[in-house]
Amino acid sequence: MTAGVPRVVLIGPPGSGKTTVGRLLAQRLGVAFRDTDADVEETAGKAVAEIFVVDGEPHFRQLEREAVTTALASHPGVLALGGGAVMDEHTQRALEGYVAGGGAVVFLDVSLAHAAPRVGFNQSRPLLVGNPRARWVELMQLRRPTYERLATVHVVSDERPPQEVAAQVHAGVVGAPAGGGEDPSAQEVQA
Ligand SMILES: Nc1ncnc2c1ncn2[C@@H]1O[C@H](COP(=O)(O)OP(=O)(O)OP(=O)(O)O)[C@@H](O)[C@H]1O
Ligand SMILES: O=C(O)C1=C[C@@H](O)[C@@H](O)[C@H](O)C1
Ligand SMILES: [Mg+2]
Repeated sequence: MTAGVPRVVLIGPPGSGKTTVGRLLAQRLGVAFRDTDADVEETAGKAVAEIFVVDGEPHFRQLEREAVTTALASHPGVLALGGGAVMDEHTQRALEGYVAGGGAVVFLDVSLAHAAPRVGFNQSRPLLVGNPRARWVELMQLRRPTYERLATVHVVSDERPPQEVAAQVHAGVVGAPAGGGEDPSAQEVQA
C-alpha cells in the first residue's frame, strides 16, 4: 500500500467477518468504513434479502457491481464487499486496478465450522436458504480460487475474536505489529 490514506478492501464468504472486522480495522486506521451491501440497500430502499426475492439475483448483482465500482473509485478508507461480489468480471478487473494503484485486498478466510455459528444461516442470507451448510460449501468451492487470486493479504479468522482479526489484517496491510498476542502463523501475507 502506498503512503497516504490507507485503502483496504475486504473480500471473503458470508460469516468471515468482513463487516465486523472492517469496522474495527477502519477505527484502528482512523479512516471511514463502507460496506457495499449497505450501499446497495440504500440505493434500492430495501434489504438485500428483499431485493433477491422481489427483483431477483441478477438485479442485485447489477446494483452490487455499480456500488462496488463507485466505492472503489471514491472511497479512501476500508471497504467491505458482499460475499459474492468478486465473481463479477468487471469487479475483478476493478480490484486488479485498485491493487495496481496501491490498495490492499484482504481475503478474510473462515472454515464452515466457524462460519456456521456466526451466520446462523437464517433467511437474511438468501443464497444459503434451503440446505445452508451445503450451499455455503458449494459457494466456497466455486469462489475460493477467485478470493485467493485477487487478494494481496490472506487472514484466517477461525478461533480469533474480531479485534484480533482486525489486528492481523492491520499488520498485513501496513506492516504494523499485530499486537493482541495472536499467533502470527495464522496470517499468510501473499507476495
Ligand atoms: N472473528 C470472529 N469471531 C467470532 N464471531 C465473529 C467473528 N467475525 C465476525 N463474527 C460474527 O459473525 C457474524 C457475521 O459477521 P459479519 O456480518 O461481519 O460477516 P460478513 O463477512 O460481513 O458476512 P456477509 O457476507 O453476509 O456480509 C456477526 O454476528 C459477527 O459478530
Ligand atoms: O455470498 C453472497 O453471494 C452474498 C453475500 C452477502 O454479503 C450479500 O451480498 C448477499 O446476501 C449475497
Ligand atoms: Mg457483511
